[in-house]
Amino acid sequence: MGTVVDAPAVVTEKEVVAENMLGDKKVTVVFVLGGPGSGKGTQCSNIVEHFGFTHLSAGDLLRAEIKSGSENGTMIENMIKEGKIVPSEVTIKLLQQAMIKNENDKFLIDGFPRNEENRAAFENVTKISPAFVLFFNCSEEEMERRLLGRNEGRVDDNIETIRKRFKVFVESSLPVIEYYDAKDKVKKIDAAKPIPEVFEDVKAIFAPYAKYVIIYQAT
Ligand SMILES: Nc1ncnc2c1ncn2[C@@H]1O[C@H](COP(=O)(O)OP(=O)(O)OP(=O)(O)O)[C@@H](O)[C@H]1O
Ligand SMILES: Nc1ccn([C@H]2C[C@H](O)[C@@H](COP(=O)(O)O)O2)c(=O)n1
Repeated sequence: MGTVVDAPAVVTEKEVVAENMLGDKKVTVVFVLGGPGSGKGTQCSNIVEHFGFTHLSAGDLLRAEIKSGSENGTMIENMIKEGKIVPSEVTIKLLQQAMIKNENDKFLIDGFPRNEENRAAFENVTKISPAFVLFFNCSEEEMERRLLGRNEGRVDDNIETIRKRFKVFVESSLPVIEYYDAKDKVKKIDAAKPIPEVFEDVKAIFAPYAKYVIIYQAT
C-alpha cells in the first residue's frame, strides 16, 4: 500500500540567495525559454497542474499592462507589434509585483530573460538566480506553423512580426541560453514532438519538485 509523504526539499543554498527581494523567503525560480511558438505556455500550464508552480508569463504580464491603460501601455504595444523587447525595468517591475503578491515559493518565469539586459537586470534587482533554465528547442518552420494557427487574436501572430520575433530570438535570446548553458543550468527539451510527449520529458525534469512522493511498502 502506498504512503504519501512530503518530498524532500530540493532548493539548495546555491540556487537561492537568502537576501533576495522577497526578504528571507526562499523561492525556486525556473526560467522557461524557447523560440516564439515553441510551446512554453502550453507546457507551463501542465507543470502548474502537476507540480504546483505558479506560472508568470512576461508576455502575458505585458499584455495585461497594455489592457490596464497604464502610461507605458502604448510603448509596450508598439514594441510587441514590432517584435521588439520591452525595456527590462518595465518587465522586471511587473514580475516583481506578481512574485511579491503570490504566496507560492515556486515560480515558472516564462519568456524571460529575453536578452542579456533582462538577465543581468533581474539578477541585480531581485538577487534571485534560477534553479535551472528549461529550454524548448524547435525549428522555425514548426514554430511558424504553430503561431499562424494559434488564432488567439494576438497582434504579433502575423508573418511579418513572427519573422522579426525569430530574428530577435536568435540574436538576443539564444545568447542568454548559452550563458546559462556555460553554467550547466540548461535543461533542453525536444519541443517538436506532440504535446503529451513533450510533457513526458518535462515531467522527468520536474520529478524532484513533486509535492508528494509515494513510497510503496511491501506488506
Ligand atoms: N508540441 C506541440 N505540438 C503542436 N502544437 C503545439 C505544441 N505545443 C504547443 N502547440 C500549439 O502551438 C501554439 C503555440 O504554443 P504556445 O502558446 O504554448 O507557445 P509559446 O512558446 O508560449 O509562444 P509565445 O512565445 O509566442 O507566447 C499554440 O496554439 C499551442 O496549442
Ligand atoms: N521578457 C520579455 C517578454 C516578452 N516581451 C514582449 C516581446 C514579445 O515578442 C512579446 C510576446 O511575448 P511572449 O508572449 O511571446 O512570450 O512580449 C518582452 O518585451 N520582454
